[in-house]
Amino acid sequence: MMNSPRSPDDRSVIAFSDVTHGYGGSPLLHGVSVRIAPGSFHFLTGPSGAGKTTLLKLCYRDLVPQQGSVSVFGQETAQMDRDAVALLRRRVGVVHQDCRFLDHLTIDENVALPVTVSGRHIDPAELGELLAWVGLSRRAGALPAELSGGERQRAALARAVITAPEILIADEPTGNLDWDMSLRLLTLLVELNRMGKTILIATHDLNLIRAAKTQVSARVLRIANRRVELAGADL
Ligand SMILES: Nc1ncnc2c1ncn2[C@@H]1O[C@H](COP(=O)(O)OP(=O)(O)OP(=O)(O)O)[C@@H](O)[C@H]1O
Repeated sequence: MMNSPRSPDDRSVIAFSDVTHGYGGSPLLHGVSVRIAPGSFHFLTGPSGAGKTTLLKLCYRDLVPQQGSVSVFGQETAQMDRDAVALLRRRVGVVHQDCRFLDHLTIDENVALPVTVSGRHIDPAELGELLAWVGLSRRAGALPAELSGGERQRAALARAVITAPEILIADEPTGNLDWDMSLRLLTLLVELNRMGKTILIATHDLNLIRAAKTQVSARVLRIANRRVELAGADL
């Protein structure tokens, strides 16, 4: 898991090799090497401001590392051209921390957007199935402003998986949710993992991690002292 990402048997879908990154001043991440295996379930924890969102952004090439390399699906993100980045964005679904929507579009239109934005057709039955999966069938025609926090998070998850990504990244997906809604969202993430998707979730919520560990074999990565370590089983 934390070995060199360049070993011959490297099957990792995400590999950080000696990554250093920051925003001026001392770097947030220093000499970080991490590997994420396909089909695995990882949490990413660490104090507020430690660099969790930054690490996630490096994974979906919102950022490229200042030093070292990040490879996703075996390709170094810094070397990707526009087409490769577009393909990466389809293969990596992201639920952002603030899960923004286009306010004038209905929820089903927002969820379909990653497909329709490029002029592709969306099968209404498939869209309906996806909305049913996240429990939003009856809210399909609502506007984003009319949704509760839990409904917004589930809509954001549906939007993140509509392109059938192989990796799902979620940044504090249960940040503003009550415990029941957090568990409901966790169930959806576990289901995705059982379908074979690689899951990476940044969270502060240790109870969520404990709940997940009763359902899947989840590993916990912790950012501490500008490095990423594998947390022990004591969580
Ligand atoms: N674009 C940016 N320019 C300058 N500083 C930034 C930028 N993005 C993040 N930072 C700073 O980098 C630090 C780490 O931010 P990041 O969002 O990665 O942390 P985090 O661990 O996700 O925090 P939280 O748990 O509070 O969401 C913070 O101090 C933040 O203010």
